Amino acid sequence: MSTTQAVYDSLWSELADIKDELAARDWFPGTSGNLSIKVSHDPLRFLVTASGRDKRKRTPEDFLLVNEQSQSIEQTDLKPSAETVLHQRIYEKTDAGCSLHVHTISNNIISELYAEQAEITFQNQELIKAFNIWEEDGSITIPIVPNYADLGQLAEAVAEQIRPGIKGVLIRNHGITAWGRNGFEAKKHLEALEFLFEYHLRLKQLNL
Ligand SMILES: CSCCC(=O)C(=O)COP(=O)(O)O
Ligand SMILES: [Zn+2]
Repeated sequence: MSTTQAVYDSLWSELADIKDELAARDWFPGTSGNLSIKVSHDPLRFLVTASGRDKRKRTPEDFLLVNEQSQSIEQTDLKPSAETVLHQRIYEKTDAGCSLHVHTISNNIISELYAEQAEITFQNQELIKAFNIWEEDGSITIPIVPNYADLGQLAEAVAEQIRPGIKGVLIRNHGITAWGRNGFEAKKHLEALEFLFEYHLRLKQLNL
């Protein structure tokens, strides 16, 4: 087996394992969600989930390889995720090696509650250390963009929000896309964001 094939296989199983873990959290309702992992930077190549499939199932047809224009470069009947261009723009604008998109009730409610402010900021939370923020008064901000039906427009809206310190963007009443330098870090960021959303909503429910 060539080194390139071994790297490809290893990235495939890493993404499949992440998909299984997020599925165990029930973060792919109704075939929603898409995941990707970068295979090469120049030229850009990444594995992305096939569109419209049940991401809870693990099959040999879960991912396909796409190029810098989000087009499949394999002979396949599978279609890349409809939202592949969001992953593409994240790889173009950041040092991300993995990008994860999930729809959860918590991320949808937060995106609706704070849509007018177009962002939500968390402070005084231990878990923001997951973003390598160690200052006592440190904070993390998550931008919120409109859920444009045109996916090119949506991808641009997400890309426009990317600046140092941003590790995820909420899409109003849709979901979140979070990323990291590799699969481990992307999952850590996503889990930490979902924790912060759930905490915030539960605290609000207590009317404190
Ligand atoms: C039924 S979910 C609507 C599409 C979506 O938002 C999503 O995340 C899944 O789309 P994909 O093409 O990646 O399956
Ligand atoms: Zn989506």
